[in-house]
Amino acid sequence: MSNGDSPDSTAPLLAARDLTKAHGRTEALRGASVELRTGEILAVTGASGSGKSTLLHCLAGIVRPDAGSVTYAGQRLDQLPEKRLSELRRTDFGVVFQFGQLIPELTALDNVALPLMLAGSSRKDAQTRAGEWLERFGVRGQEALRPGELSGGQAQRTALARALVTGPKVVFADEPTGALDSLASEQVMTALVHTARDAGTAVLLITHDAQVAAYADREVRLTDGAVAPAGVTA
Ligand SMILES: Nc1ncnc2c1ncn2[C@@H]1O[C@H](COP(=O)(O)OP(=O)(O)OP(=O)(O)O)[C@@H](O)[C@H]1O
Repeated sequence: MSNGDSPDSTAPLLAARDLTKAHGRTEALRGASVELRTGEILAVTGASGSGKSTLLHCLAGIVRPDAGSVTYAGQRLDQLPEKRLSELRRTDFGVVFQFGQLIPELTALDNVALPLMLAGSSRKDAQTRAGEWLERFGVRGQEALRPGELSGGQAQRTALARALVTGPKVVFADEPTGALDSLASEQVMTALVHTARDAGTAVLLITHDAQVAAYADREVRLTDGAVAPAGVTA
């Protein structure tokens, strides 16, 4: 169906090709390639130290690879100047880490309102939208609490609301349930998957947990800094 004049709807939204990255003498990535399509939920699994977080950092434009390319919506992320890169991270990407990394001094509401205010919304508008998002993630009645007063699950759902409130195209989630029990983990994953599906947001999800990976559309496994061929699980 595609012709030379229309954009290629089958092109991946985000693609890493042959990435290498060393931390000192440790080669964290050794020729890793991976693709993420619009709206796709992709799980990246692999043993501890296999390079999952380093891959996520390269794809999210947080770290530059030593070699290889990262292409996002047709542009080479690994070659963008830092100013453009941080702008793009703010507008198009959301991130969630294992320990939500909410700002401890701010209430749950203000943590979620902050990215909207950084993008130019007034405090009042930002707080109204933040409240709606917290409600969506089942953090109701806790808006005025600070992160230290929230349960682990509530804090992670607040972190998800913060990552999604600006309507990013991609959410990068690095072990978002790693510190949670199985019930809280299920609630966090259900909230993430429902919201991402509704909004057409792609998710790159790093996890050790097969039950968490099962929420994804597809799984790739990293072994020693490279993606194992499909079907290889060792
Ligand atoms: N900042 C750093 N400095 C030095 N070595 C690092 C750094 N970050 C990662 N590494 C090393 O690079 C390798 C890959 O690390 P990475 O965190 O990407 O793996 P991972 O698969 O995410 O591991 P885990 O599941 O344990 O979080 C490991 O050997 C790690 O020790």
